[in-house]
Amino acid sequence: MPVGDLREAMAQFTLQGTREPLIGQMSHLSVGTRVLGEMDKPLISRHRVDSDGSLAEPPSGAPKVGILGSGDFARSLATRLVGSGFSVVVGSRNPKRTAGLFPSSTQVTFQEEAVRSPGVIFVAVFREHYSSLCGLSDQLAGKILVDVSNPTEQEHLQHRESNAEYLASLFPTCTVVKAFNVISAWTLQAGPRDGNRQVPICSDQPEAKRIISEMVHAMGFMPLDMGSLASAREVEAMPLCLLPAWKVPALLALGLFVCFFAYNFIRDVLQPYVQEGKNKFYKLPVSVVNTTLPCVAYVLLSLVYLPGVLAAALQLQRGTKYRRFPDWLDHWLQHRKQIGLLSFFCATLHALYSFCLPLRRSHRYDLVNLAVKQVLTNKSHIWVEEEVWRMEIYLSLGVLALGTLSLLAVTSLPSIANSLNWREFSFVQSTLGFVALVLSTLHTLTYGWTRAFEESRYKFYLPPTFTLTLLVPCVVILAKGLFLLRCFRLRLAKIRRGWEKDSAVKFMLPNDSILTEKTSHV
Ligand SMILES: NC(=O)C1=CN([C@@H]2O[C@H](COP(=O)(O)OP(=O)(O)OC[C@H]3O[C@@H](n4cnc5c(N)ncnc54)[C@H](OP(=O)(O)O)[C@@H]3O)[C@@H](O)[C@H]2O)C=CC1
Ligand SMILES: [Fe+3]
Repeated sequence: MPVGDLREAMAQFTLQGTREPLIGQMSHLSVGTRVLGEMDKPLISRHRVDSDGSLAEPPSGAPKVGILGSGDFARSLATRLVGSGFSVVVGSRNPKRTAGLFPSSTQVTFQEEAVRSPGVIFVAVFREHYSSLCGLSDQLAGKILVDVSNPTEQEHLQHRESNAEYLASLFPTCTVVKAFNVISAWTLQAGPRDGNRQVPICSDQPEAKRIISEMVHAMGFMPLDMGSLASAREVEAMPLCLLPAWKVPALLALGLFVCFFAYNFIRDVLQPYVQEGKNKFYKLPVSVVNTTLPCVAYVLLSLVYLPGVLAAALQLQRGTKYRRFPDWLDHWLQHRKQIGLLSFFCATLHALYSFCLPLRRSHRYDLVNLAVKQVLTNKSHIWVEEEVWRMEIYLSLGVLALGTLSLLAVTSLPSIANSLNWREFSFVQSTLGFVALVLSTLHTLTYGWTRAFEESRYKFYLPPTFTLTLLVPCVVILAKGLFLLRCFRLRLAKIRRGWEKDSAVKFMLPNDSILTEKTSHV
């Protein structure tokens, strides 16, 4: 179909007033907008362009879209719509005041006038003002209303029905579509970017949903069908979420930090103060933090691999992979990436803090005092070979562990992960990740050296912190080693290829009773 004919069809559609024919015509628009979307650029380039990059005048016969409201969102929406080849008419309570803020090709007029001809009208107004639009009911009858609104967290809790459902209840003769609420005015104006392209859409009217989906496409975004208008509440909750996948991992990291910080505070600051009268509170900002961070990083890293070990143990015990894991284990498995990245973050901070340790004034005083002590006791050359080696190996293992962890972090970026095949990704995340855990364990062990066996290290009878951190990682490493044993390895491999310990073969008998034959493969 030539583009000219399509434009004509779309222009006709915009003049429709009643519901039934409107829906019929809308399919023309949907096809038309798709074609327009695909031919977006050539269409635009043939027309005069404003200084802000939007069209100074819409292409003749461009489908007409209405916007109610002249705020931030309405302005960005108008700019993007005009740039995508639509003709836009804005309905304002005070068009004189707002006209200058829109692209010059946009028609800014009174609300009654603006809603007269377009079949699709965006309601860029806050929920509390929906009722002020009720006077337009007659003109709006049979049209598609696009609800773009976002409730505040309080409003979301307060109202049982979504904003879109509320709008639909105020305008029963209209078809309400929920869309664009997840896109900020800024994104709309700047244009779609990689990470923020999806536009969830829902409506009770599939045809209307399809038309808006085509518009979303034409504007450079990706429509995501969320079903009926009953899903609007869920769609409206989306922008209210604050990094949902990170909540539990971040709380876990914070919890571990608080616990280890308190433990180190008791051992390194409180104990010398109470038992020896020494004021070591200066250690709180750097030293205690730097003793805490590696503990958190190390335990978090082991918690990335622990759920895999538990899942394997569960599969071995059940003798099948076809039974669901408990919910907590399922969630844990899904959050491994975030836990791993937080571990990397803490390890990096630990490295930076360690670099800063010699810069502290307290460290310089300690060095000078040690030198003076040496002079006074007439010692000229202090060199403990074992300590020197311990430190060299300890530092080297730490650097290697951090380097391996950074590889894991880099490959978890979507752009890098997408460039790896499944085997490469699994090698980096699983094998190299485990190597990082082993290197971190060796780093911790060389740090601890013989300290776990020295009585003076047990302050307030509390064991050194590193001994506590070793607990979970050692369990993970031992379990991983155990699964490498031939008997476990082969059985696990068989289970993961679909083998089951007890498989039930069921036969349907003519009288509908079921005969189950148990076959054991053990
Ligand atoms: N800003 C953003 O980034 C985003 C906004 N949204 C949603 O878009 C909608 C508009 O937001 P935004 O543009 O930021 O808000 P603004 O306050 O900037 O604009 C709201 C507009 O509503 C119009 N309006 C119509 N009737 C009334 C009334 N009775 N009282 C007051 N104003 C009225 C006004 O236009 P006039 O005076 O010309 O009639 C006003 O400009 C909201 O529902 C919001 O949740 C959604 C996603 C992102
Ligand atoms: Fe360290």
